Amino acid sequence: MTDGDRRGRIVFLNGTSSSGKSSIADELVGLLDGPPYYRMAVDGFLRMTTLREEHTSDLDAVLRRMRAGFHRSVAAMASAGNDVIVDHVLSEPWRLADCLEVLPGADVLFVGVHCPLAELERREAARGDREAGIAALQFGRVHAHGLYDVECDTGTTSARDCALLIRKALAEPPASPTAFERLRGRQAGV
Ligand SMILES: Nc1ncnc2c1ncn2[C@@H]1O[C@H](COP(=O)(O)OP(=O)(O)OP(=O)(O)O)[C@@H](O)[C@H]1O
Repeated sequence: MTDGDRRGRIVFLNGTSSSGKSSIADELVGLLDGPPYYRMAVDGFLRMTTLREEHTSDLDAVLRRMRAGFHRSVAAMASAGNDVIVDHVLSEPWRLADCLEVLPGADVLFVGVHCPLAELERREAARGDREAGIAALQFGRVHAHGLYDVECDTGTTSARDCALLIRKALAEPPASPTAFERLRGRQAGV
């Protein structure tokens, strides 16, 4: 049974590894009032699985199915009236295309989490738990679609100030059309 009238809001954070998505989500948890938000990240799905790389002959297909399932899980939570904070890396065109297909575009606040490459590489090395070069590989890809409702640069802005920008945008009526709706229209050629 769902609360049929309530549509969940989706704050969709997109950026490379080490760009600061989780840090912004941490800040949002302390800043957002009202109904609860649920944090959903692909990393969380990787922690749920029995997947072992050495046991999988077609890792790409397995990960693609997992990500497609992640997108649909976000859609399911929102369709039941839950607010969601999504942490994702749209480094392949199909990931965005799939999100545009399954998520309710009018309810998505699409947030571009930017950071200069040199700073990403510095963070990556300092973290020690991220493979060197991942951020550089993703850098030219994740923002290739070039359209957001909110954008922040974590190279110059603290995670808290980025979260405050997002809270301000959530307090205003959603843009019409939203970035997701415009991107979906672009994809459909309208
Ligand atoms: N606005 C910021 N200013 C300075 N440092 C930051 C900022 N945001 C995050 N960092 C630092 O960058 C590193 C990566 O941050 P975070 O885990 O939030 O990134 P992420 O995008 O979620 O990464 P991943 O996708 O790899 O999990 C952390 O060491 C964090 O302290």
